[in-house]
Amino acid sequence: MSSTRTRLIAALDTASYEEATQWATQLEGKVDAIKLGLEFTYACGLDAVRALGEHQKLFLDLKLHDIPNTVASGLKALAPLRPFLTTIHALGGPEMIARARAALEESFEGGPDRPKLLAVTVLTSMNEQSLAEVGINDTPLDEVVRLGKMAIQAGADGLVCSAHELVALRDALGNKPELIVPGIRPAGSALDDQKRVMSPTQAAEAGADWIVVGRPITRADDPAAAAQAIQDELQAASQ
Ligand SMILES: O=C(O)c1cc(=O)[nH]c(=O)n1[C@@H]1O[C@H](COP(=O)(O)O)[C@@H](O)[C@H]1O
Repeated sequence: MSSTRTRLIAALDTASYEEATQWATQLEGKVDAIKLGLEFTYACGLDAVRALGEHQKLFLDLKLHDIPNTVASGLKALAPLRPFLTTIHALGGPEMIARARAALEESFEGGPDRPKLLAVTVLTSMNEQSLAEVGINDTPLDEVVRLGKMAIQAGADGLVCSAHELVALRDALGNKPELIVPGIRPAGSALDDQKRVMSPTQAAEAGADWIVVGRPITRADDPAAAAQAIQDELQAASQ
């Protein structure tokens, strides 16, 4: 059992501002934060991101991956949106991660509102076979731990990983890094394109700080009830 409660982020993946606003309203008080990603940001623009982020804690998930200077400049440009979490890809390497962290520190003048920098390790849509297809002949577990150690050492505040790697990451890195876990499927939900999945209860018991849930909430007939059911699971797992 975990001692602190795992919190719930709803991924509002849609190209429609109206739909995202409707979900955000329905989910107010039911989720601990919302996540806006590539689909919403590219389709609706940064003003729409800012507008939704005014009402709820915002995880801005744009998974930056480019040369260090471009990633650092991109993060500075995003700083006025004031997300509390934001993502880059660990595979960009230590220099990119260090420059990303420095850019955020600079934008927020070292203050407490600085967004936490999360390094995405191995996407939860990948398994050992898909890693081999991109030339990484390692298990997802070993690759996540290797990338995770490098990213935290380079300046990331936390990691995005699947629930399968949580215990190994805690062993390797202790309790300080924030571990954010997508690839969450309540019992009976469709896997969609996710490959390394676990239930909310399993992720909470393995020590996730935050879980990210999209389609199991947004495609439910009643998104608020689906979110509440997940919160009930998380609450039970923390007792
Ligand atoms: O960075 C992420 O949030 C992320 C990383 C990852 O490895 N896997 C992953 O699914 N995500 C995001 O988490 C959300 C999962 O959505 P569902 O599969 O619909 O629950 C999506 O918005 C993905 O972009």
